[in-house]
Amino acid sequence: MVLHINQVKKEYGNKEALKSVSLVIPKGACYGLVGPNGAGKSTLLKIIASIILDYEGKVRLINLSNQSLKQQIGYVPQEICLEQNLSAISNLYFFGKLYDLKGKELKSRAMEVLKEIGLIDRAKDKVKQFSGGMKRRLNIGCALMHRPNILIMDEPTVGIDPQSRRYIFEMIKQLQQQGCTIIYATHYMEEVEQLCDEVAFIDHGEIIEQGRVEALLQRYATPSVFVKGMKELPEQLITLGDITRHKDGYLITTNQLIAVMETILQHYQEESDKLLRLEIVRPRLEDVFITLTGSELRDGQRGHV
Ligand SMILES: Nc1ncnc2c1ncn2[C@@H]1O[C@H](COP(=O)(O)OP(=O)(O)OP(=O)(O)O)[C@@H](O)[C@H]1O
Repeated sequence: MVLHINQVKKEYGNKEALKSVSLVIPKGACYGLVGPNGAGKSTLLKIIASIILDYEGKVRLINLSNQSLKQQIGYVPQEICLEQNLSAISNLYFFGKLYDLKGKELKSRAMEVLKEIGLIDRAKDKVKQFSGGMKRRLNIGCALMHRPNILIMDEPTVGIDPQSRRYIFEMIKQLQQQGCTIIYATHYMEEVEQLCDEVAFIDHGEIIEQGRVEALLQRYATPSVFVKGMKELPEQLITLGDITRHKDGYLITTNQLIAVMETILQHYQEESDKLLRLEIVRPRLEDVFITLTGSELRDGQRGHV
């Protein structure tokens, strides 16, 4: 199974929210969709989930199943979508019934999901008594009731405690092990680094780059060497990389890691200089985004340079 998104365009009145977006999402991937506020992430996810129907282009699921796209997709919206005055289990029943589950099957599936989301002890408690993290977990549970092959998650960790965030990450890893494909929108780069195999960067309604996380890091981001404690740096370093002050030391951004390390160690031995720390700093996805757009993506608050 592969999900093909082909030249998808969407306008809200005069506002062009998506400008010819094309993506291929392979089976079993955890696929990150990253971009700042207003980039078009939610619009694209709603189109994939068949919530928005008036758009141009094509979304096709290529597989052998005869289930509809709707049956195969679970959608976790950005906003909590639960009935606050009902219990956790009643909310799960409600969403299960929307997907034609009934009787014993509905009940046993709701119990299974309650276990998966870690809320079995709170099954009969009303949602309004839940913490933000518990509501988020239940929100995800509702999308899992019909055992979707593809789970779409729109910023599922916004405003939750670290424990619930860890819980959600564990759930995602387990779902992926069971063969579920995850599409995960976020503006937290570190979440993509932790969870996703592939990522697409979206900005102003356009995909600006996509690919495997490791490949993008190699292509667009340069590693650095951090050195601390030396009285002075060896002069040759200037020819090997860019040197900046960083946390009481120096950061040498370079494509010649070995040469930089050797030069520093040689200087340390020959000049009997001090050395408190010497380490390689792996590039981050944030660096890739900066290379591509010229600006940072932090909590969605950024301006173009
Ligand atoms: N129902 C709507 N009517 C009009 N404009 C809309 C509507 N929904 C979204 N937009 C606009 O379309 C653009 C893309 O919005 P979208 O919600 O898809 O972005 P996003 O990347 O999900 O942002 P966020 O991270 O803030 O949720 C934005 O400019 C937004 O203001």
